[in-house]
Amino acid sequence: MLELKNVSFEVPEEGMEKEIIKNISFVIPEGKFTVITGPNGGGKSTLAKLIAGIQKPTSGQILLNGQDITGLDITERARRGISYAFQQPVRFKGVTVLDLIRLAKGENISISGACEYLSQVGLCAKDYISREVNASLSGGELKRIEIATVLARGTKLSVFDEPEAGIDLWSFQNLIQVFENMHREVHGSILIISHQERILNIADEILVITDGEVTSHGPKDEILPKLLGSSSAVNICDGRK
Ligand SMILES: Nc1ncnc2c1ncn2[C@@H]1O[C@H](COP(=O)(O)OP(=O)(O)OP(=O)(O)O)[C@@H](O)[C@H]1O
Repeated sequence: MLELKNVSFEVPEEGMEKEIIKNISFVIPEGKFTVITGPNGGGKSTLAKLIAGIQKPTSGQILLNGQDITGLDITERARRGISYAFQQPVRFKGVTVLDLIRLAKGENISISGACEYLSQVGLCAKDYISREVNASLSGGELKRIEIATVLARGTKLSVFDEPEAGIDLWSFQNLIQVFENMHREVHGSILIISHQERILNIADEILVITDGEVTSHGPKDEILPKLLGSSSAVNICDGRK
């Protein structure tokens, strides 16, 4: 279980402090699939970075299974069981896809074992397993390789920042299946930042962040109809409907 208690995050801007995350509190229950959504610039990626330990909150506490992890960095949080997939994945020159999956898994798994994770994300394993994780990979390929490494880790909490970004229409359904399988087979919590209705649709819970604050949080069946209703209201205002 992940718990955020009165978490705020400020950055300096023009000699003042700009508050990006404003006194946020919520709980992500064990084993639940939660999607964080909301308008652009609302603070979703910042929140994901605070959870992963890439950024430190200005105030407040982050607890993982009751233990305070606020002061821990990304490596220490990874050891405690948090995985994080970047919105724009990092490239690792000189490291092969096989090396990366073995590092993620934490053991020297066989090539066929590593290939299994690549197949799950829709990549033809034999074409990718020996390739370097460098600039020769496309954005979408890199994104899928990163998702494969998170699958290989199989941790208590997996955080994905807009996993659909750069994934083509034909592979999108495969991505949905990846998350559904992960939810069924990995008994940890999944936290996904997404704007995609099809990802929102497979969530247990939806959390909406607007202008640095939680504006809604609850079961998908309660929140999604409201979100879809409000988006059609915007379209009517815009005269597009
Ligand atoms: N280090 C920083 N310095 C100044 N402003 C920042 C910094 N990091 C984030 N911001 C600002 O904070 C706000 C929230 O950014 P964030 O990337 O978390 O939004 P988001 O909800 O993930 O947006 P999107 O849906 O467009 O990806 C934005 O206005 C952004 O410009």
